[in-house]
Amino acid sequence: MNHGAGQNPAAQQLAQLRALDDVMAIAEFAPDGTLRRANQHYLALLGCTADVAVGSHHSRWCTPATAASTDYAGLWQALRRGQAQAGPVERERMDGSSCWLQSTYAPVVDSSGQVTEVLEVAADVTDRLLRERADAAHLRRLSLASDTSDAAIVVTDAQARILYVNAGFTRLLGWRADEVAGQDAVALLLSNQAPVAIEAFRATLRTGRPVERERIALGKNGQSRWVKVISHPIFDELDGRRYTVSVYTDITQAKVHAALQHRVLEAMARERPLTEVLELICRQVEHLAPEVCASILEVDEQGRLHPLAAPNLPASYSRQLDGLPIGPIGGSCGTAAWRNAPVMVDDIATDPLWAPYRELILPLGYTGCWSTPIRNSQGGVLGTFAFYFSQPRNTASAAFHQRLVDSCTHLCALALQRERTRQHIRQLAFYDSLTGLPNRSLLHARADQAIAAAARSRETLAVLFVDLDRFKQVNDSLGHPAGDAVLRHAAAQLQLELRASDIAGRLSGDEFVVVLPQCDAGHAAEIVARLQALVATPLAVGSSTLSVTASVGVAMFPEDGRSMDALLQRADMAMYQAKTGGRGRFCFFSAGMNDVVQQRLVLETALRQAMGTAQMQLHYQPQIDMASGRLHGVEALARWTDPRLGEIEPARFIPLAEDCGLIADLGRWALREACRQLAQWRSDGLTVPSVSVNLSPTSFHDRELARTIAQTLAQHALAPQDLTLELTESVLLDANPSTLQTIAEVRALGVRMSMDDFGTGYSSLSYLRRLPVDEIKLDRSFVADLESDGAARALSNAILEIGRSLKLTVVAEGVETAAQDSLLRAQGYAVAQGYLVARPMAGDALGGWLGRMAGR
Ligand SMILES: Nc1nc2c(ncn2[C@@H]2O[C@H](COP(=O)(O)O[C@H]3[C@@H](O)[C@H](n4cnc5c(=O)[nH]c(N)nc54)O[C@@H]3COP(=O)(O)O)[C@@H](O)[C@H]2O)c(=O)[nH]1
Repeated sequence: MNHGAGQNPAAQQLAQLRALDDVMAIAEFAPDGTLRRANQHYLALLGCTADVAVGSHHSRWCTPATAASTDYAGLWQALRRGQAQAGPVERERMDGSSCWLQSTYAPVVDSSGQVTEVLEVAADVTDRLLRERADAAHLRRLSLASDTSDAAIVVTDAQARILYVNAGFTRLLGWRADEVAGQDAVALLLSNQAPVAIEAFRATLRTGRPVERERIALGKNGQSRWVKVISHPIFDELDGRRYTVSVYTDITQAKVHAALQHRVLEAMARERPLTEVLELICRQVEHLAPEVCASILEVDEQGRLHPLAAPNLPASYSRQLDGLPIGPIGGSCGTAAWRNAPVMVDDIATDPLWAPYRELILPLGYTGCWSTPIRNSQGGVLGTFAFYFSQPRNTASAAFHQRLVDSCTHLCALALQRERTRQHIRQLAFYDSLTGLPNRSLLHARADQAIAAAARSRETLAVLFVDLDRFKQVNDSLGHPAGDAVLRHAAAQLQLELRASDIAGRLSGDEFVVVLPQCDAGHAAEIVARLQALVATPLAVGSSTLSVTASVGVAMFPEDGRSMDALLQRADMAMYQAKTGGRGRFCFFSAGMNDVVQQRLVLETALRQAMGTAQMQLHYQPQIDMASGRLHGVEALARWTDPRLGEIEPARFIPLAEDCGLIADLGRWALREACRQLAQWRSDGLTVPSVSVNLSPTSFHDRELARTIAQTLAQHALAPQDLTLELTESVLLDANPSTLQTIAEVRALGVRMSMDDFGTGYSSLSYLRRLPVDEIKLDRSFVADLESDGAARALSNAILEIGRSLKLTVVAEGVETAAQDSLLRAQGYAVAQGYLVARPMAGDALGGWLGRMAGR
């Protein structure tokens, strides 16, 4: 307050005191504490009047406890010694209520140094003090609450100096509050941030807006945590200063999940290649934990390691790991895979597990390596996930690293299992499950590529169509497991001879295809011969040893066709041609084959349709007892009349039925039909002693044959000796072990056996010992030459003698002329069959023929 410039100092002082008196509460006490005077403010503060107050002792306005305290006594003693006192004091008003005064006690000293009075200047601070207390209590509660929070709370001043941290801060980052108080928060916690980012953060705070960001915060022991930091700039109106309250939330786990799982799963969902997915895992991990270098290895079924991803390890190092075996001393990864347990090596230089490999890794600066097995759902080891460390591993980061490892191994397992499932599906879709060779689809795709390449480079290429001979017989007689073994053997043998660029595949059944790029006809012929020799290598199947031959057809690019379809079709034709010429042969495609194959295809289709229809019939050719002229029996001979193709000779359709797998059906049909006809004749009153049915060797592969025959005979009330089965000696060349067994079972029924075409085979005599028959039939080629060829006569005579000595019926076939008939009779033949007697005839014609014969 200015009372004018012209006043003297005393007047000025008086004016100031008046002014003070106007606004302050002032009281004058005697040195003993008795109130001498008090202004209105003072009296109002204490709620009393001057007449009551003056003369009262100062302690009257103190709480009893204060008045009785030694501090209070000490106050007055100090004042009496001339020492001023100041501070907040609690006083009691006249009405008993409490108030707080900010009091200054000033002793007044006279010239002799004696305290003559004590002045008290007081201000009522009750409201402020109560507010401050409430604020303190509030802060205490806030502090309690903030300490229980998991989040770290940091309060910094405008210079980023740390003023407050809660207990959550210590838990998250390791420092106690007293260790960080006053420190620069940015330097302490975010030293890994770029200066630009820090400046941008500060600039935003200066605008008064909160800043939210995700960062790696570095802890006391160097451990890093991913944190979400929300910083609020605060302006305190009381002290006019700016503060920043930052809340750090630990999002490491969430970050790991988000960063790894989200991105990796997304990559998988987008069908990214395996290595790309695994590299992504490595990179994400290295981003989250820059102190590690990640590596993923696969363990194959032979227990060998193969690098899959290690984007920050030198490729030369990864290459050296390729193919290393897992084992008890296999570095971190090989050992982890071997043990199926994590292996943590902190000092590669000294750890014995690394003895064989440490020279590979130490020069790269890595000193430690953690490796964890990647397991499939059954617990088997698919691979390993490893962290390499170039600095001593920080134990404080162990938990974080472990979380990363857990997430990564889980994701790696998903990716690897997915890849294996994918490979399995691909294998199923494109590879033959039995032989492992490419199937038709893959074969075509690869062959198309090879043909396109051959066309570009103007080179020749060979397509081989490989068909196993008599494979069906192996399957029928030895069973499917044996057939499978033969196919696997053939597939494996085929591959032995092939170059990397050659393509081998299985089309179906016993059909294989080989494509030979950069191969001319001469070279193809050499390879085919070698392949055939390899396929024919003997194979032990159970107690048998099989040697399966292969017939091969060859078509050449470009002259035989320019597409795989065309080349394959022509190689197929050539293969049929090879088969026609005998088994185990090979043939190159030639233009003329097309027609032959087309005709064969037409015939095969027609035959399949004819089976079981009236197109197929049996005719019967009589055999007569030469002495009596009576009927000895009849031979059933199949006849096929196609509505379009007309009559087709058995010499054409029987081998075809053999080739296309219909011969066994035909045999069963002929058996049933011949027995039915015999029973029919007998019920018609005809005397037909027996019927002979031709059976191919293949029919004897049927282990049910004896049962079928027995049922058929029973069905028509026929005796076993009413039936004769005609076999050719080729039945003895049949490697099938069940053939002789079936023949024995049929013979055991009492069914008679006849050896057809006797004398034409080279082992005629020896097989009679092995194959007991009841009858032999002199081949008609001998009969045809009887009149002109002395050797034929000698042979027919010898055969008759063999028959006699073995007590076999000997039937002369193909007797066409009376001269032949006479010669045979002269030699002593008992039974004749031939056009001279009768041509084969329909079943219902036999009655008429028999009648005519009887009338002669
Ligand atoms: N597995 C089966 N084979 C069968 C069946 N039906 C016939 N065949 C075999 O086919 C070959 C040819 O038979 P086919 O054309 O019927 O010829 C037979 C007779 O017609 C013929 N024959 C009879 N007498 C004479 C004659 O005086 N001269 C002459 N040129 N040919 C004559 O011989 C054939 C009978 O021969 P075979 O069987 O050896 O007794 C033939 O090999 C048949 O076996 C069948 O159902 N299943």
